[in-house]
Amino acid sequence: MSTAEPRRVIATVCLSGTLEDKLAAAAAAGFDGVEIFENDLIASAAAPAEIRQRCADLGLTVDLYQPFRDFESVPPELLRANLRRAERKFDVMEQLGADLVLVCSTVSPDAVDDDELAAEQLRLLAERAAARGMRVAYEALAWGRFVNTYEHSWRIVRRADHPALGVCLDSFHVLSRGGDPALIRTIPGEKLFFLQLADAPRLDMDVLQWSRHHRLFPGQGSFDLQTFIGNVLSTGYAGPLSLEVFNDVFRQADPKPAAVDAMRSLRLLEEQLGFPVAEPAPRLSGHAFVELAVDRESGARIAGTLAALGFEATGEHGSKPVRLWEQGGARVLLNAKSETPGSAEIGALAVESADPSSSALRAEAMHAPILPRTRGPEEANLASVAAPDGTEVFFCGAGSGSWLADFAGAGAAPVPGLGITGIDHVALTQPFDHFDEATLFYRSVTGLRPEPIAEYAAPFGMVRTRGVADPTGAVRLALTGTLVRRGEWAPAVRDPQHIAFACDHVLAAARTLRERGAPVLRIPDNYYDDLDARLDLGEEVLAQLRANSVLYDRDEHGEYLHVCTEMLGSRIFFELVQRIGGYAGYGVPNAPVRMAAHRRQRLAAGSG
Ligand SMILES: O=C(O)c1ccc(O)c(O)c1
Ligand SMILES: [Mg+2]
Repeated sequence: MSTAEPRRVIATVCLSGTLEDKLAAAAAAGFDGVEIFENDLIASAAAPAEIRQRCADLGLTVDLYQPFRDFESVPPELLRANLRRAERKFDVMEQLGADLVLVCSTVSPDAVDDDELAAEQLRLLAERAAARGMRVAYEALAWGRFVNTYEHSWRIVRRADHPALGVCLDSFHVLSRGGDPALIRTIPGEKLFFLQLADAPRLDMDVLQWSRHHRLFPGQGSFDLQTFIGNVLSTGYAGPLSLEVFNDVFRQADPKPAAVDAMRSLRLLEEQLGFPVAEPAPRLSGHAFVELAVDRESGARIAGTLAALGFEATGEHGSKPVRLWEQGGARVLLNAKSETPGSAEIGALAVESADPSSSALRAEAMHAPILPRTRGPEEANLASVAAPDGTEVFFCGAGSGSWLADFAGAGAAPVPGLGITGIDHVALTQPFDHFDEATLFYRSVTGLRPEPIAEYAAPFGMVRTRGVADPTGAVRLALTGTLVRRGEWAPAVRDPQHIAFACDHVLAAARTLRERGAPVLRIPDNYYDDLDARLDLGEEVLAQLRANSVLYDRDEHGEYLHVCTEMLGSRIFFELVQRIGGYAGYGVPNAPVRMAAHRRQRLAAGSG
């Protein structure tokens, strides 16, 4: 497709803070311009001319002033007032250096259902704008009183027939109503004055509420924006790609990273549209290792549990207090760098890439924060980036040969252990503000594909889990987060992370663990009684699961057996999982039972 880079614009309504905060964040993330939302300007103490200067200093253009509401289809006395209001806004735009105003379709009770009148009045407005060197973009709000489809807004613009009047297309208003974007091709490109982009999750709710609270940046929701924009570009539209996302979370999030998240979404979208952005993400073939940051206390407990799980300590890092534990293809690094008693969390995860340096270049092109390397002179040169939750993500060569050399004594044949063959997935709890950002991060930076979201009621709140995985399932991350921001009620086990090891025979492994006195998480009888009622697994199987605290799930592909350890430090536990016949999930239906069990374990240990 086209190779000229599109202009990248963001509406100030996407970001949190004052207008000044928003402009600074947009510029820092590399945007070319902004849509200034009227309320942001009104609340600012800076005169429009000062805002214009501020934007110029930051390298931003003011591409749109918006919105001008409830203008058209009104009785004559209201028209007079509306034209007067428009002239005052044109004054503001003149000072701002903006030459395009967005007029959204009326929701006014005073308006009448009359296309002829709407066209006539919008033509008057366009004449006034043109006299001042300005233009008007008419946008059909999905909840507009009479005009709520883009086809209708285009009919009115065509009827008004003025060169200073065109259409503003907003992907949300079109796709939320299930509109057919193919008809966009019938609009001449020069009559498309502006393009606003937003994604959204599929929600069955009032479209205004959906739009004002739940819009997402492209790639974070489920709209087919690629087809939508493809239609727009095929008209010859050469204006900016502008993000307009009303979202409760982004509105209260730090605007700097939120703007970077927005930019990343645009880069991924450009790539999907065929613009040159970055090398494609190299194929990922597995988890190389997971590094846990521990202190002496949690480190001892975790090391003991790894030993009980059949892991062997196979190496010691040359220059850091890091020990390597291995079994099959599973590798865990214990880094004793924490100074908080009992603290244990995932500090880093490493994936095997077919081309680690291309992975790093792509990460950089996708605006991932590249982390400084803290290696000694002889040590492996691994590229790493920071995920939105702070986890360090490394790209290693397949086979992991290079970094293993950093560990003295590494390469010793692991003991047969418990049939653990590798890391099945890493489960990361996402801070509330970063859930959608995290999905997009892994998708754009590493090429992992988002899986459907599962939402469920858990002991400490409504929770959602979304996997991101490579097409073969060799690399899987399970991202979990809450649906509403956490309150003060904060049991110690509320944000656990875990490593799930793939195991050939979970029931046998669980039995051995019990014999070894390993800290297996006790699952209550009520769970097994319910399992029996729901799935009729047979007495023998059920008894085995129950006796060994093994959890069970099935989907249309197969079955899943999993067993968890107790919490081994502030946030960490391990899980052994067995996928039978292509089971594709993460045992999500069992998560609330597991969370309650961890809470009981913590209370019994006197640590809530
Ligand atoms: O929700 C609104 O009112 C609103 C305003 C301006 C827009 O461009 C839009 O898409 C929605
Ligand atoms: Mg809009």
